[in-house]
Amino acid sequence: MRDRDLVLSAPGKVILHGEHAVVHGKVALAVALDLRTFLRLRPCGEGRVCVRLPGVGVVRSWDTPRLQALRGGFAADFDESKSPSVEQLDTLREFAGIAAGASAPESLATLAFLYMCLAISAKYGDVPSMDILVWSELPTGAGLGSSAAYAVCLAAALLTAFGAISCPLKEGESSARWTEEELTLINSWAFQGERVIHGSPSGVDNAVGTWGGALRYQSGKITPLKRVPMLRILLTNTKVPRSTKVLVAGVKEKILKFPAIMNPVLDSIDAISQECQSVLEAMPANPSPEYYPVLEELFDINQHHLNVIGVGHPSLDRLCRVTASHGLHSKLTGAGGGGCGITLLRQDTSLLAVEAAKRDLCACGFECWETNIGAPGVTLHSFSSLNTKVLHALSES
Ligand SMILES: Nc1ncnc2c1ncn2[C@@H]1O[C@H](COP(=O)(O)OP(=O)(O)O)[C@@H](O)[C@H]1O
Ligand SMILES: C[C@@](O)(CCOP(=O)(O)O)CC(=O)O
Ligand SMILES: [Mg+2]
Repeated sequence: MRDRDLVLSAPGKVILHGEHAVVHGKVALAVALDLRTFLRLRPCGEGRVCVRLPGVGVVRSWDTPRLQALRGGFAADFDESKSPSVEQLDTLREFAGIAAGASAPESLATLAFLYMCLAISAKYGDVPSMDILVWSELPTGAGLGSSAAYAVCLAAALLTAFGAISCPLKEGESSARWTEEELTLINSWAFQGERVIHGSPSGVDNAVGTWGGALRYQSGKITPLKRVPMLRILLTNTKVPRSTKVLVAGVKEKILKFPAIMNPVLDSIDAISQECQSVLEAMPANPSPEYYPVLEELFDINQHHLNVIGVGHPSLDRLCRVTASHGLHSKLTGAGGGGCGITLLRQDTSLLAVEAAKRDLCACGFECWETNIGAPGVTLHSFSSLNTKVLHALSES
């Protein structure tokens, strides 16, 4: 265990195409967002693990001997390639006083932490005394991959604290990243955290949180996009709360009920992702207008498909109508059912036009902002390199 604080961060993501279909083996295209989750891990000498998650209202602490005892009963079963078992999660729920089936953000976040901490400990050694604080720029439960950013941060911090991976940040450096091999390990443990939170995630969100940039994802295969043009995207948060776990389960139910109807829709979403990939890879860095009509039409078609598979919401319909009245095309992103939508802006969409669309979206009670995509994946930081807002959030003790 290091004797100094660790500070690291992982980005949220935007799924351009393929949400939900990717859970069923289809292609998704996803990009890292310039909004991040930060984690500070501070060694402490009191035989306790303290976890503070202000985003979901969690302040918990446990004695390390109690955690160790709990881990003892699980050790043989913990492995990053296996799904958390029902029995393991039940035992952790009972330990943490979480009701069976509880799906409140604080319950899932606590459960994910306990699972990852004990599973990593079972493999790499005793639980050290530590104080963990997580703070995020991402809205929680809005489709921007906050669960994955949280899981990636936990995986990277715990693996580093347990000595399973190196701490690549050298004295005097402002930031550093891990090797490919270490990132692969971080990604596989983050996937376990996502499994605790989502039930049956595809793994696309934790892959983007780990590697960043823009990638194609299918059944665990991660391929960075060959070339990503400067895409301008307007993000709108309808602020309608929803749970990815519930939405993913709903889609599965629909597929089981109407396989002959739903499977062709998933195939069509797969084809949309592939078509979008070819267009993106053919676009020059500063794209001319001719590329946009196809991208816009793909957004429209996919938004209809997502409604068909049952993950739309009246707030998202409204978002699409408002942006259409400004000649702009939108679709939901992430699990849907509320949460965020993305609107494609052309390279030459004027500031005035964007401002007018934003004004109308805000008048619906939505929040929106233009965003940069292709941010770096999980990163270690020196304290001095953090901006004041992050520094302030992580300095609270
Ligand atoms: N900053 C955070 N701190 C602790 N837990 C978090 C944080 N962000 C997200 N989570 C966990 O992730 C869950 C939200 O995940 P999910 O429903 O997949 O939505 P999304 O990933 O789109 O934000 C929350 O209920 C919480 O358990
Ligand atoms: C719906 C899904 O495709 C993306 C979910 O993203 P989010 O949790 O809503 O950010 C699920 C998954 O890929 O695991
Ligand atoms: Mg999520």
